[in-house]
Amino acid sequence: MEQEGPLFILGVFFVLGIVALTVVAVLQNKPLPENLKYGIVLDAGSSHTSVYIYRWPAEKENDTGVVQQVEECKVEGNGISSYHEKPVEAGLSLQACMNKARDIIPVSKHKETPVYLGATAGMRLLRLTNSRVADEVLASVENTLRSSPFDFQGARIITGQEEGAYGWITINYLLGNFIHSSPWFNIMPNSKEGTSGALDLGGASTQITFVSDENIESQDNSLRFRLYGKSYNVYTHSFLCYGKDQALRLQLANTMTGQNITLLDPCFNSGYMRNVSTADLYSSPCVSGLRILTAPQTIQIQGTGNYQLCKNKVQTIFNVSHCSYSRCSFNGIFQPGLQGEFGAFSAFYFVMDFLKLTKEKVSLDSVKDTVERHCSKPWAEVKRESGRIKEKYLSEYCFSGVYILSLLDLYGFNSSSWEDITFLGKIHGSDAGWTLGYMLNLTNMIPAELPPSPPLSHGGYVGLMVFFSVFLLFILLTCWLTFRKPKCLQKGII
Ligand SMILES: Nc1ccn([C@@H]2O[C@H](COP(=O)(O)OP(=O)(O)OP(=O)(O)O)[C@@H](O)[C@H]2O)c(=O)n1
Ligand SMILES: [Ca+2]
Repeated sequence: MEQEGPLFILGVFFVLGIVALTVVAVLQNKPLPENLKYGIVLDAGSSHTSVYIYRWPAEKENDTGVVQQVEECKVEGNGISSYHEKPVEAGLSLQACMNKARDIIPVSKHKETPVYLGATAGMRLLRLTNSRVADEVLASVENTLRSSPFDFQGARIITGQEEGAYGWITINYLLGNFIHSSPWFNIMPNSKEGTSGALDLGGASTQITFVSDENIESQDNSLRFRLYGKSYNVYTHSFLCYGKDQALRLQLANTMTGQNITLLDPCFNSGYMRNVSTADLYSSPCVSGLRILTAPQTIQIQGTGNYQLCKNKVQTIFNVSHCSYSRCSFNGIFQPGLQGEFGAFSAFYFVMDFLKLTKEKVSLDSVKDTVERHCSKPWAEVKRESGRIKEKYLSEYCFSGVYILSLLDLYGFNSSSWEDITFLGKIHGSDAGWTLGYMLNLTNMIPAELPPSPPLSHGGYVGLMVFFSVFLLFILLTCWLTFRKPKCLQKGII
């Protein structure tokens, strides 16, 4: 009994020591209160402008998947390129959304919040038509953004290559495809985990971007990235004039005649009518070469709603007769074989979402059936069923559905690879699109090499500490029971 006293006290101290060690470990490694940073990107698209506000914890800047979209403010009216006759008003149109950003971002962060504006295909086309006016529009939006309380970083027309690349970065960042397990637990550090290709369908251009193991035969389509310690060989192409709205113009221009005032169009639902000014139709550089000088000033489109005839008509806008590479998608543009999964967003998503084809994987045949059924519906029925949707969008879903099927077919998607496409609007609350990737790149938030990080997460560290403490306690108890058997146990044995 005299010998057990000091041993018992030693045991108590040992237990106290373990408890103290665990408490210190937990407190010392408690995450610091979050210091949040903000960033704003304006997506000045051909059909509309959206202001995106992003937020992320400053300490985790170089981690993947930490930047979140907190707001998307849709600017009233059309895209900035539509202000070509009154450039000054382009800047004014942004004011309401910039005021909203002021309200959302805490005042103390305004000065340090970067603002970027990237204009896409609408402005690329305006620059082709009249570069002076395009500069005036840019100067106007720049004025508005400079007068905001934020840290204005520039307004520019991004290239189609950038648009494709940043869209690809955005979706793979949001899907968590860049960083995987901690290097300590990565059994196969050289294994190549998959990335997802990106398909973006805008109003004036469309982009296809994916990792390819093949030789990229044309330099313009080749991107090489090193992100988080891994190299990526990426194929990208942006087809100017093959966004949904410009493709529709091309399709109309291809069937224009010199005389007829009415144009029967199988890509619109029967009973639908629309007047089109030919001056407006030919104002785009995408179709100006197709101008028929004798065309009437205004034509009236009358829908006939026929999927097969629409498909035949849509196919006339693609040129598949020449290719100077080993393989091409269309218009003589090189494209390697499709590889991996694909995320399809913007109009790919809007149209498929309208047709209720995004929730689960639907076979290519059922998609074709659905588009065919939609095209054959009379316009009155379409309006009755979906009257809330903007008439411009609603009236074009038959054309858009057929266009998307034709485009994806030319990219090489067939019945089996169709299953590799996911139509997505948002990923974990952030919109799929080029803006996030653009900001991540300009704020240097994607490191080329894997940033040094503790091998264990905070939770993992605390968990291990507790586990080993309990383990030590167990050993101590076992030793004590083995070498200094308490009386009660000794009795039991005898
Ligand atoms: N609910 C919606 C929203 C948009 N659209 C159409 O989808 C197309 C693409 O829209 P968006 O991705 O916003 O194009 P932009 O970014 O404006 O164009 P771009 O990228 O070519 O500059 C446009 O024709 C638009 O009319 C649609 O059909 N349904
Ligand atoms: Ca766009």
